[in-house]
Amino acid sequence: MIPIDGHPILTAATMRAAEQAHGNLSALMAQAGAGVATAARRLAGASEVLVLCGPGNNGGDGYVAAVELHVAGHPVRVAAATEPRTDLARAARARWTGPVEPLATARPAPILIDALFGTGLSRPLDAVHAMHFHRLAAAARLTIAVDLPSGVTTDDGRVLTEPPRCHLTLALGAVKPSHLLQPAARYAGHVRLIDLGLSPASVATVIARPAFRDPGPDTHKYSRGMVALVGGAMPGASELASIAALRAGAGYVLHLGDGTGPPHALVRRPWSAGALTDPRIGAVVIGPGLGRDDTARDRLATALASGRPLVIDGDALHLLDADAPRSAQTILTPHAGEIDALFGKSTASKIDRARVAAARADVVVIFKGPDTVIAAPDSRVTVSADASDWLSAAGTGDVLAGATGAMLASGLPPFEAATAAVWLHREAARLCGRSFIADDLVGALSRVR
Ligand SMILES: NC(=O)C1=CN([C@@H]2O[C@H](COP(=O)(O)OP(=O)(O)OC[C@H]3O[C@@H](n4cnc5c(N)ncnc54)[C@H](O)[C@@H]3O)[C@@H](O)[C@H]2O)[C@@H](O)CC1
Ligand SMILES: [K+]
Repeated sequence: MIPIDGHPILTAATMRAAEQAHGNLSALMAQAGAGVATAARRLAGASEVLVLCGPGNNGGDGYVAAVELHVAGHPVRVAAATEPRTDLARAARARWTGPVEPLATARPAPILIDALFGTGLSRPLDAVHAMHFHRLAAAARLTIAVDLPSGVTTDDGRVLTEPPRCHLTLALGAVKPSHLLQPAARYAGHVRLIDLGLSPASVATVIARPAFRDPGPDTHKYSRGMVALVGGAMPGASELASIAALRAGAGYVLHLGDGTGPPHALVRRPWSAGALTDPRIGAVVIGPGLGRDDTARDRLATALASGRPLVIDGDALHLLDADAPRSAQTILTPHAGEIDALFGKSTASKIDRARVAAARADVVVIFKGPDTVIAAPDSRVTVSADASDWLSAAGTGDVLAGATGAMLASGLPPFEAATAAVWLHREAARLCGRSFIADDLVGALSRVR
């Protein structure tokens, strides 16, 4: 049961390929079931466990876990709606010598293990089976999903049948997209990995604490990173982004636009056509509070022509031509509506959409939301899940844009800069607790770095 940070993300197909490459499926199931049993014993205390077993290999893992719990002397019962249908699951079922209760009449237990369906789920659950799954979960103190909560797809975060909210999901062999992507992810609860020694390769990973560029004895304000924020119609938003850039670690932040007041660390200058020619500028952030009028359009054109690394956010995304050639490293920070507007609507998974957008526009994309996907034009992807729901407030996107500018100006390549900023933003929100405002989030950035 290990934390998932930094681990590869595999789809159902790549998982099956890794399983085939390993060759010994029976050994994998034995390992998976033993891992589930160990985790359940650790969490159950002396409480009885009820294992719900489905017809496929996910159910097979459930039977193995039940046998392991029984052998360890732990009170355990098994319930199923149907007999197993795969050879492996049948073999696992044959080793369980206790009764198998019909799902419809199964008595609840304080600990429920959901081994109904995993990566093989292909359609909604039978409505009666789903009802009993919910009944048993509602009566349990702790619900543990094996591989995935039964009812969610593996690859794109969709929910085919709403499962109960599990407290813990044990990802077998690798993290899958639906452990991280909404709406499926909310049903998984805490996700922990059971290592099956498959060491699968993947260009998609779960976000992990980044390697920040910390200052050294020979660092000065410009080498730490100079960020220019292009202001516009609503200076409050670009100021918030500016202060976020400072708090995220930039050595010098220039706010180009109207507005007065603290902090004094922020250098303020009016916008001018030559404002971005200073060669020390390591990143330009444009979009927060920019507006969408002709002035905004001119400022965006100047920023795009400046050749400086760019973070394009908010209003600037509405004015951007996604297909224009790039003259500099660029990070876009769209939410779902902005992705639709820039790249067209699609039913593809959030990971695939971010990847396609990054390749098409030749940029790094931070596709924001309760799950945030960062994608590079070369197909690399990192996913940040579990963000605080309290981030759904005005100004939090401006904070992310500013922090991204700071990371880019610090010299990190765009994909790493975007990843570092998303991680900082998520951790700062965690530190803020509940009902915080974007200004609190800015303050918390320096405390999590
Ligand atoms: N890939 C791997 O490396 C490993 C996979 N293992 C387990 O194997 C699982 C995948 O096993 P399977 O491919 O057998 O798939 P599942 O166990 O998820 O079940 C799929 C079976 O149920 C049927 N089915 C799909 N949706 C249904 C529905 N709504 N109602 C009724 N029947 C439905 C399918 O036709 C198939 O027979 C993983 O999730 C994991 O738990 C582990 O045993 C160990 C290693
Ligand atoms: K399951």
